[in-house]
Amino acid sequence: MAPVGRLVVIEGLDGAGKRTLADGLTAQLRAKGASVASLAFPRYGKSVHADLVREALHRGHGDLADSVYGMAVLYALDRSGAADDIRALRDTHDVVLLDRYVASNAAYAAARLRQDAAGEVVKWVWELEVDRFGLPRPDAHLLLRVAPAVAAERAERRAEAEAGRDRDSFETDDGLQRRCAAVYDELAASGWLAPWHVLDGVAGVDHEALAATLLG
Ligand SMILES: Nc1ncnc2c1ncn2[C@@H]1O[C@H](COP(=O)(O)OP(=O)(O)OP(=O)(O)O)[C@@H](O)[C@H]1O
Ligand SMILES: Cc1cn([C@H]2C[C@H](O)[C@@H](COP(=O)(O)O)O2)c(=O)[nH]c1=O
Repeated sequence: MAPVGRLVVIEGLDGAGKRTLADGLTAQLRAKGASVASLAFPRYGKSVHADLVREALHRGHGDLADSVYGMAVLYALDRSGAADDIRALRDTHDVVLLDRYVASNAAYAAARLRQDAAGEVVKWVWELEVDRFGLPRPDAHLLLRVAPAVAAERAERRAEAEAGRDRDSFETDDGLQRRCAAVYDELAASGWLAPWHVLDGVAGVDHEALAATLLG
């Protein structure tokens, strides 16, 4: 069966508001009669690779968390295990919303490396996930852009509000988040992997208008 749906990826810093955007957008897309499915990566609790990521981000697991390429492979393996599900959802829904996808791996890995090694890892992530693992290319990215300090404040408030939610080592690394914001801007400007729509996450996103754009 030919694919019918659009794969729309939401990207942004930890705490930017991606989940909140996904929920609001889903409601507006459904109100317009569209069928919507969603997936979030890493698939914590649903894949052994994602659970290894979570353990590494919270406990380090020896020096695993320090290995930029090692962590990127774990994220990619988690996604690779969902490739058939993504294709099946795309064949049966108008829109599949992905809360983080391949670009997260490129952005965070690049942000963790020296600037002169960043371009190489961005290219490697594309080759690994799209060319070798065969993950479907998305139709569009939505970059929810907020200043790193705003994202950190939102993440902190959420952790306070949700008992038992510990912040992980990427989330609490201010330098990483700042570099990551810069890499995201570069990925968006270059149209990496798919077109990017840059959204102002501080001014607020008009979910209804965005839903209309995505369906149009
Ligand atoms: N536009 C907004 N204005 C103010 N607060 C917001 C906004 N959007 C989301 N928040 C709040 O910020 C916190 C983080 O939002 P959310 O969980 O959607 O972020 P996220 O990008 O999915 O985070 P993560 O990647 O860390 O899982 C939540 O408490 C949420 O209610
Ligand atoms: C999918 C993915 C995520 N990351 C990073 C981004 C976050 O800091 C953490 C965990 O993600 P969450 O949204 O807080 O649950 O992992 C990454 O580096 N590579 C990826 O592919």
